[in-house]
Amino acid sequence: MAGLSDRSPGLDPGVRDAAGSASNEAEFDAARGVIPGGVNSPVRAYASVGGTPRFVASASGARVTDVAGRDYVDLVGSWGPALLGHAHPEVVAAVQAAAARGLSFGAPTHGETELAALVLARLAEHARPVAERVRLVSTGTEATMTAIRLARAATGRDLVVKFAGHYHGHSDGLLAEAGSGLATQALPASSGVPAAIAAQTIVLPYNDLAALGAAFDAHPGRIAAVITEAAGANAGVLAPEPGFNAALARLAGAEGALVVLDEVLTGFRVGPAGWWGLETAAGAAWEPDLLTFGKVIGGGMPLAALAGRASLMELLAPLGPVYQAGTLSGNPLAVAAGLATLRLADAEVYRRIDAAAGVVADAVEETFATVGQPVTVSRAGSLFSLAFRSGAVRDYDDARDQESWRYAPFFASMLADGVSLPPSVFEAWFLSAAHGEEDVARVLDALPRAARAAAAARPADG
Ligand SMILES: Cc1ncc(COP(=O)(O)O)c(C=O)c1O
Ligand SMILES: NCC(=O)CCC(=O)O
Repeated sequence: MAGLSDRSPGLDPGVRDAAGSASNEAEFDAARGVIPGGVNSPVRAYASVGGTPRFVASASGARVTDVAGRDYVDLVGSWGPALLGHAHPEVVAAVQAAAARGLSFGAPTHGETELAALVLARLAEHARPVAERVRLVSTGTEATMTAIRLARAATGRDLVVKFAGHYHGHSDGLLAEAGSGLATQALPASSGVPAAIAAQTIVLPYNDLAALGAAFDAHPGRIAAVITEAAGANAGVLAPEPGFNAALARLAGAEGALVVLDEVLTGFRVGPAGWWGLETAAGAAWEPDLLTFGKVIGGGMPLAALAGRASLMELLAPLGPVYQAGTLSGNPLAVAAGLATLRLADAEVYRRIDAAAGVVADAVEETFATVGQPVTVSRAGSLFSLAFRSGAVRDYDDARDQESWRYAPFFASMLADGVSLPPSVFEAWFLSAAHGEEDVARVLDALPRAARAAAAARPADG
């Protein structure tokens, strides 16, 4: 804790170690004294990979620089938002200009209308006009929580179906068998959720239409919504099997339940109209009732959204009886970052990301094949992740049925060679439009040593 109290906010020189150097270890020690686990979101804590989280001093393009002055090719991308890379000059300029006009007003602004219209236009242009109204919130958690409340109000039903290994944020009803940090820490659910609330959530295996049909049979007229990640990416990447989303929508529709398509992670990342846009472009005819967005839509600032047809969305207050609110909802800086990001996210951006992701994902496969270590690289558009097992990963049971302890030495070796991977085998890797040849080359150069470290690992190492 030494050195914390004598620092002036805004001119923060960081925490120094005993030798007077800036260090991640000294920062982590200081943070753990004042913040639970030293982090403000558990996935940052390196819980399953060990070692000390890198405290970021700055980031630009494809690189992050830690407080010790080391730079890394970043494949975390702020867990998704950094579509254009970090600190894109036009996004930063838009935020600076917005900041100069005021940080928050608690009153409507023109930018909010522009962003909502842009979201609707993207869906209409690159897929179909599936939504007519958008509400802006601050986090993906709020977006999915509100979508569920809306679905319950619209249907007059209470039960919600979610899939094991899918993560929709940390609202009470959606934490059962959730992916992301709960998968990393092997938690079946969160403590502190009342049993009565947990009982309203039916958790099913992903990609299993028979299980979904059985749930509708077992609870006739009682299921308000089926919430699904557009493509699963929180237990590693779990792509929906071809036709799964369409069949899910058909089943739900026939039973009078709504489909909440969670595109918080995939939206504006795997393509200009998200995963649903990709399926639609490939000929699928199904439509979600509500869509949720986050991450890229805020361009690195706290912003998320839900969208749907007017008749549903206008059940929200002030027009309707479903309450949802937020002091910082539609914050002008976040809206400026989101607008700038989406306007810059043209076909070339997606082409670059798809290409870079393809090169890295192929290289991971080839490197492990060379080393003789069985792995599966699961892909969904430009998203991919690695699993230490052979055979496809189609649901949460498959994702957990792997030698996950091989990931820690793999991760550590990549980090030592200047590549920052997601600190959990259950997270997707994120490329950006800023990942150029040199960045990709560093990743490819680091892979063989890391793959050998993974192959040489023993269960106790992980
Ligand atoms: C699919 C999905 N939904 C919802 C969330 C929650 O978003 P947030 O962390 O902004 O609350 C996340 C990620 O965190 C996510 O990946
Ligand atoms: N894929 C999981 C996340 O993006 C979670 C980020 C966080 O909770 O900090």
